[in-house]
Amino acid sequence: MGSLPPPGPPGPPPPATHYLAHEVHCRQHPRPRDIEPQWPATLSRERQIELEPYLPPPRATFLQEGEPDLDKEPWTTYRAHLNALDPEDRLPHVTLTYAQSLDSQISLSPGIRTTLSGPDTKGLTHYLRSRHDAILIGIGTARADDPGLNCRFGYNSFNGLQLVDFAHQPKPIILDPSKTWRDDLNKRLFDVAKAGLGRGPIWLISSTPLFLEPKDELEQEEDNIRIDRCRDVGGYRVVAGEYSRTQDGVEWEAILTALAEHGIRSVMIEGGATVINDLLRERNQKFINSLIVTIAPTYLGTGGVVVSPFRSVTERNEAILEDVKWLPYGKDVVMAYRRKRQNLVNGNGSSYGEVVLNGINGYHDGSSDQSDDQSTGIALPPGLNGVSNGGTNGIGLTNGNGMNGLPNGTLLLSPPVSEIENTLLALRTPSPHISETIINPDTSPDMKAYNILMWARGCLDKAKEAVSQAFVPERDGRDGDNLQSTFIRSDTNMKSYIAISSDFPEEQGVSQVVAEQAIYSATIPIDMRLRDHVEVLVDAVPKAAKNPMRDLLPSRRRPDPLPGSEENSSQRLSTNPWDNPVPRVEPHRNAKRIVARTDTNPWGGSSSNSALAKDPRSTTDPSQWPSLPKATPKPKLITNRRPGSTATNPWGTVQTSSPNFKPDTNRRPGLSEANSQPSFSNSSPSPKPVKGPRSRAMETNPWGNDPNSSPLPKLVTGRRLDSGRPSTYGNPESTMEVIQGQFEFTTPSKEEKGDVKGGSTPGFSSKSATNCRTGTLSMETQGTPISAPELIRRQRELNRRLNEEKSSENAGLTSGAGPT
Ligand SMILES: NC(=O)c1ccc[n+]([C@@H]2O[C@H](COP(=O)([O-])OP(=O)(O)OC[C@H]3O[C@@H](n4cnc5c(N)ncnc54)[C@H](O)[C@@H]3O)[C@@H](O)[C@H]2O)c1
Ligand SMILES: Nc1nc(=O)c(N)c(NC[C@H](O)[C@H](O)[C@H](O)COP(=O)(O)O)[nH]1
Repeated sequence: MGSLPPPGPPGPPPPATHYLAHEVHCRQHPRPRDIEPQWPATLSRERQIELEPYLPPPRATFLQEGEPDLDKEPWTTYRAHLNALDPEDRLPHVTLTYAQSLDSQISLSPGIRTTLSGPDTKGLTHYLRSRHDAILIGIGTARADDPGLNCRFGYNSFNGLQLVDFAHQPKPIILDPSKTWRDDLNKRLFDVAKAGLGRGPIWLISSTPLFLEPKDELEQEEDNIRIDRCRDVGGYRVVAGEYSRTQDGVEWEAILTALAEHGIRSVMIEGGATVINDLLRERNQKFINSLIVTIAPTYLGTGGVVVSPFRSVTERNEAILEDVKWLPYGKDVVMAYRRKRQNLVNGNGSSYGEVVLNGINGYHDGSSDQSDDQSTGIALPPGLNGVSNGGTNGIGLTNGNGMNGLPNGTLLLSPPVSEIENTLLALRTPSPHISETIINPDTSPDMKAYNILMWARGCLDKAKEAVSQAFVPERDGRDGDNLQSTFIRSDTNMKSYIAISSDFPEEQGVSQVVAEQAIYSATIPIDMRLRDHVEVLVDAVPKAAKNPMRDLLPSRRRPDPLPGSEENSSQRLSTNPWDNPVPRVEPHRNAKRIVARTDTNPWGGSSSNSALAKDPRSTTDPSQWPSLPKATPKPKLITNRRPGSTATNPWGTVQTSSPNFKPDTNRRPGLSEANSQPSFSNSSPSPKPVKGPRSRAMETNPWGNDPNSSPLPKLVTGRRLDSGRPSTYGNPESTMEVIQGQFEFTTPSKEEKGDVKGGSTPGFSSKSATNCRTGTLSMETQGTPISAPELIRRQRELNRRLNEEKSSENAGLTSGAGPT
C-alpha cells in the first residue's frame, strides 16, 4: 500500500515522485491505450504574470460541448448582446502565435512537423492554450502535424503534474475553406477528444457554394461522415466567409464573427504559414490582438515554410510593431506584442500592455459607522446590498480616509454574489454553466460558495479589463505605468471586490460611462441571463458618479494597511488559469469518460468518492490517493530520433516526414490550389516536401535531444492568495483563507447576517441600510421564487425610496428613518 509523500517544498520534485504523481493521475483518469502519455508542461508564476498583459480576458463560460442551437435561447439573447457591443469587442480576442527560425521559417517543409521551440517555450505554448477558448490551425498543419491540439499544461496540485481539467481545454478549430480535410488522418485529435483529454474539433469551412455544396453523392457522403465524426466527440461544422483561392486568403471577419456567435471569446491561432501570412497582411492586421512569436536560434535554410506576409504597398513595411517585449526563454527568445485599441470613453489609444497587474493589498469594508468610515466616497444605494452585509456592493469609490489600504478614488466593483444566486433561483431556469452548481441541492455549502466566488472573479476580471481600458493612461504624456489594478477579496459574506486605481489624482475619477461599461462587460459575456441584474446595477450608479471623482475626493493618500495585514506579494491576484472561473464542463457524452465526473468538484476529483466531493481540499490529501505500483514508469522513448536521444523534446518526435502526408493524392480532384504551400513568400522558392536531404537537415538540428536536460516540469508551489483575517462585518468568527485554490470557509448564520450595523454611505442612515438589507435578506432566505422583473422592480422601488430619504436628509431633515 503505497501512498505519496505530502507536497514538498518549492523546487523540482525528485524524479520518482514525478512519475508516481503522474501515475496517480493516469490511474484516476484511465485512457485508451492508443493515447501517448501526456507529459505536463509548466511555466513559472513569474512568467505567467509577465504574459498577463498579452492574454485575453478569462475563459468564456459560454463555451459548450456539442453544437449549440443558435436559434434558441440562451444563444439568441447572447447574440443580441454581442451585436450591441462595440464592434471591436464583438469579435474574439485573437492571439497569433508560432515558433520560427532566424530565417523566418516555421518548418523544413510544408508536410513536416519541425521542432523549433525549446523546453521553456513548450510551457509557454501550453499555458497560452489554457488561457484561450479555441486553437485554430490551417488544414496544411493538420495534415503535416497530426496534432493533439489539447492543452497539456500541468496543474499545480499533485506536485504540479496533473494536466489541466477539461474546462480549461481549448476547442480545436481546423480552418479548411476548400473542404480538403482528411479527418481520418487526424487520428490523434480524435483520440485525444475521445479520451476526454481535449475537446471535439470544429471543422470550419467556407460558405462559397463551390466548396459548400457537395458536387456528388460521394462527396455528400464524405461530408456527412466527417461531420458525424466530429459530432461523436462533441465537435461540429461551422460555415463562414467566402473563399476563392489561397492567395486571396479567407474572410477573417466573417470567420471570427461566426466563432463569437458560437461562444468563443478568444482564439489562439497557431499556423501554419498560409494562415499566418494571411492574418499578417495589412487588411487583416486589425483582427490580431496579441502576437507572441518564439524565435529559435537556428537557420532552417532555403526551401522551408516561410512566414512573410504579402506586401500590400510596395514601398512600405507591411507591419511595424511598437512596444514589443522581448523575453528570453532559455535559448529561445519570445517576442510579445499587444495591439493598442481605441479607448472606450474618449477615443484615446490606451495600451493594454501597460496595465500593471500589481495587486493592491488592502481591505475595503464600508460596512460600519462613521467612526470606522471606510468607503464614503460614492456608494450604491443600500438597496443593492442584498444579504451581503457590507456597505459597498455593486460599485463604489473609496476615499481612502479609513484603513482600507486602497488609494483614493479606487473604483470598487463588487457584484453582490448572493443576489446573483437569488436571481438565478428566481429565474428558476438553470443557467447552463453556473447555476447547476449553485442551485444543485447536493452541492456542499463550501463548494457552492466556492463556485460563486469563482464566478464573481470572472465578472471582476472582465470589469478590470474594461475599466483599465477606459482610464486615460496616456494623458499628459504618461505611459500608463501609473495604472494599478486588481484586488480581489472575498469573505464569509461572499463579497468580492476589484480595485482599479491610479497613482495620479487626476485619473482617479471615473465616469458613469466607465462604470456602466465595466459592469456591462463584466457580466454580459458571462451569462446573458443575468442581464436584468446588470440593469439593476447600472441604474444604481449614483448621478454624482457622472462627474470626475476628483472634485469629490479629499487629497490622495495611500492609507496605512489594516493592522495586522500582511502587505506582501502573497496577496496578489493569481494569474493561474485554474484560478479563473471557467465553468465546469463535461467532455462530450461520446468521449470515454476518462475525466472523472466533477459535479461539484473543480479539483477534478471523482464525485463518486463522497469524501472528495464534499471537501475539495481532500483531493490533494495524499492519503486519499490510491495505492501505487512499485514500478516507476519512465517516459516512453520516442522513436524516430537520433540514436542516444531521449524523449526530452517537448514537441515529441522530430518527424522527417509526416506519416500522413500525401502531398497530392489527398486533394480533391478539380481543386488545383497548392494547399500545402505558403503562398506569400515572394523571395523564397515554393517549399516542397523534402525528400533525400531531410535526414541531413535533422542532423544539423540544434535541438538535438539533450540527454541531460530533464523532462521534469518544475514544481510550482502553492501560494497564499489571502490570509485568514477576522471579518469586520459584525462577525468576528468569520474568516476565509484562500491558498492556491483551496479555501477554508465558515459562514455566519442567517441571523448574524441580518444583524449587521448600518452603512456609512453619506446621506443614508444606518437604520435605513440595515432595514434594507434585512428586507432583502428575508426575501432571499424565504426562498420564495421571485421573477427577475419582480426582483428588479422591488429593488428599484427600494432605491427610489432611499433616494427620497437621502434628498430629505440633505434638505436638513432628521436622519434615521429607514424605509418601512
Ligand atoms: N513552427 C510553428 O510554430 C508552426 C505552427 C504551425 C504550423 N507549422 C508548420 O507549417 C506547415 C504548414 O503550413 P501551411 O502553410 O502549409 O499550412 P496551413 O496550416 O497554413 O494551411 C494552409 C491551407 O489551409 C487552407 N487555408 C487555411 N487558412 C487559409 C487562409 N487564410 N488563406 C488561404 N488558405 C487557407 C488552404 O487550403 C491552405 O492550403 C507545417 O509544416 C507545420 O508543421 C509550424
Ligand atoms: N510553439 C511551437 N514550436 C515549435 O517548435 C513547433 N513546431 C510548433 N508547431 C505548432 C504546431 O505545429 C501546431 O500548433 C500543432 O499542430 C500543435 O500540435 P500538438 O497539439 O502539439 O500536437 N509550435
